[in-house]
Amino acid sequence: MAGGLAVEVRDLRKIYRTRRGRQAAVAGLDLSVPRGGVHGFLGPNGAGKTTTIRMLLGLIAADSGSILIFDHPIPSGINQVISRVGAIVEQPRFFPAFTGRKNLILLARGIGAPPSRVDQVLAEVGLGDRGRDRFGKYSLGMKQRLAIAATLLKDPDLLIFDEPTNGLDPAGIHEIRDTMRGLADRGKTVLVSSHILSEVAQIADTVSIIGRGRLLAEGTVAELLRTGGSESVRVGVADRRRAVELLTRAGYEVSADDGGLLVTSTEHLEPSKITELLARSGLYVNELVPMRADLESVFLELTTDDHLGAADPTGDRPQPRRAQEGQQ
Ligand SMILES: Nc1ncnc2c1ncn2[C@@H]1O[C@H](COP(=O)(O)OP(=O)(O)OP(=O)(O)O)[C@@H](O)[C@H]1O
Repeated sequence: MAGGLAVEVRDLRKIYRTRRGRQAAVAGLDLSVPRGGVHGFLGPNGAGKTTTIRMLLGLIAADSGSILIFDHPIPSGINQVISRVGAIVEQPRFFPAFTGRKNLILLARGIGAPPSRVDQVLAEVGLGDRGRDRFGKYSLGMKQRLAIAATLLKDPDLLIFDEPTNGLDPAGIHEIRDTMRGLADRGKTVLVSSHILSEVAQIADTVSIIGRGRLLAEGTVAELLRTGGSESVRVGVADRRRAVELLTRAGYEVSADDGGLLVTSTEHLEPSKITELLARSGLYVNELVPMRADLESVFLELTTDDHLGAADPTGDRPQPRRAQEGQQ
């Protein structure tokens, strides 16, 4: 993985003025996308992902803040980087009666890409043996992979995909994930937005979670899991009433859990301390299962209204949860 950042966004802001008033779509966003690898750009609907991506691509102007792509400022330096960036923001129009290959040949001609690239990009997205089928006969997943293939014609270093798995069935989602992972493994940087964490968590090297136009957390998936949420362990014991008493007195939060007890702590939880505590009072544990925080609950915890709080009238930005040490 090459060093440095592919995309660096600082204090980016965009307000839409509508008849119903002002809507802060992006409200002081920071974003750091490392070079190489898949970066998940995650947030609930309306968090500001599409607006941010449109600003990255120079399609709309920011109100303030800075954007660097491969160290070139956007939009002023966009001509220096545009050939290194491929994006799917809206569905490209392909002709249903033409084959996937023919569609790409027409497109390559239009953008001045060498026709020899067509077969290469079809192979890169796993459509090598389906290129001669009519586009109209493709599954949704194949159509989306053809759209990805189109972005690869110019052999860009950075791919930006806005919700590429939207509307796909599980098989289609799987295909797109494989395709994105494959691109990153070949050295590309893939920035992919989604409002469904699980759709990109498995393949993302790093993620940024945003809400209401601001960065809430960033880091690797493993780091976010470690820093997010509380830790808990499922405990099975014969005398549950006594166990609840002892554990609560020791400062744990305890709740009933399907015939056992769910013991939670906001601090690091050592299962052995729980067994020891109970054994000292003659209670022997017959089941002890550490419950891993799952990313979906970390995501939900971060993006609920409670965490986001009310809009800050001072315009000051709350500090995001930084899972990656040393990142500023
Ligand atoms: N052209 C527009 N005019 C007015 N408001 C807009 C416009 N585009 C987006 N918004 C508003 O800005 C906010 C951010 O929208 P945006 O589409 O960037 O979010 P998103 O994270 O991409 O969500 P989604 O996944 O639903 O597209 C939303 O409240 C949305 O209603």
